[in-house]
Amino acid sequence: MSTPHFDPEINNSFHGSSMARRSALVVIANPTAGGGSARQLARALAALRALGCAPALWHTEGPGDAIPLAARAAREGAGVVVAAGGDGTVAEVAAGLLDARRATGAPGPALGLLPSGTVNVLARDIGLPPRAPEAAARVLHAGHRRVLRPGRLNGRPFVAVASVGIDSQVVRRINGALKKHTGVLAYLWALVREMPAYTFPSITVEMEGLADERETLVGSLVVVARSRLYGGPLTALPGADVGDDCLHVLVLRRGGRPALARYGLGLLTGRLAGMEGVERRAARRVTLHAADPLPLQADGDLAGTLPAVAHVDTGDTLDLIVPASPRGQHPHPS
Ligand SMILES: Nc1ncnc2c1ncn2[C@@H]1O[C@H](COP(=O)(O)OP(=O)(O)OP(=O)(O)O)[C@@H](O)[C@H]1O
Repeated sequence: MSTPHFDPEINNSFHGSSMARRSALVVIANPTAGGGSARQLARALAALRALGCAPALWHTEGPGDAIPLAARAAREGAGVVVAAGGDGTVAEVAAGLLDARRATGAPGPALGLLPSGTVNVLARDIGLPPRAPEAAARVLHAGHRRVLRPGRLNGRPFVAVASVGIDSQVVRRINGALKKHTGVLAYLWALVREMPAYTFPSITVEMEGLADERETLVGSLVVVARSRLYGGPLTALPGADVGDDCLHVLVLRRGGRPALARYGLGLLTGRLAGMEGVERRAARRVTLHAADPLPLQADGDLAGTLPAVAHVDTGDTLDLIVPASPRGQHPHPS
């Protein structure tokens, strides 16, 4: 992949000399997100400069890089750290900000988004359209904020959706080159390829509810969500909010291709959570296990295998920069 070229004044690599404290705004960009969209990023940066911002730009060089980059930006006094990429990049930047917050005890920078990933669930949830770089820059400049509470899956922060079932199997099997060129169609193709051999193994989910009540359910697909959205613009958990202090759990009890087809239709029409055979719960803590070490996905990336524990730590609170009138909470001006 060719390295994108931007104004050298702001194109600072991780190892570059420019420090975050010189800039109120540090952009951490995953150059591979959404198949690589250097032009979108260049437009966003140009729009930010036109609005009077002087963003520093740091590129990731591989998976996981955004975590130490975000922590470094926080240590160096950045006011806003912007994740330029998809949900996986946002989750890494959030993880770095939370690490810095735990280390220093200070609230640290706000989290901003320049959505350029394949799916961008969190950005869509807060009303920020993907691939609209000028609009995203204006939102960053206006600086309205609201609470984001990432969940943790086996200790690792996630910002939108974690799950186990056919969808995590699809994430495991997806062809990276095809995803780069076709985006979400690569997920559909992987689903078509996985389906004939998929056995719908049973997944056990043990939940600790908000009043410490305990419940165990078994299903073929379990979604543990921060966001109301799933797979992009589709509403799986109406009413869920990324600032909630609980996990929203969806258990699809039935297995088999006909049931999956029904659930798929329910998801497309916004009725999934109320369907027969679908259980919805709010939980503080969730334990997932199965007979086999099934793959997990979190924010569209593989996140290890079962068994797993997911929880929300109320100390994991970030300020998220949002549009002036997002859905859900009313933002407060910075
Ligand atoms: N420079 C890089 N080279 C390769 N992979 C990277 C790089 N930087 C980050 N990554 C990894 O790329 C993965 C996918 O990124 P991201 O989720 O942002 O984009 P996406 O998959 O296109 O979008 P979405 O999650 O919204 O579908 C992340 O888990 C991240 O760890």
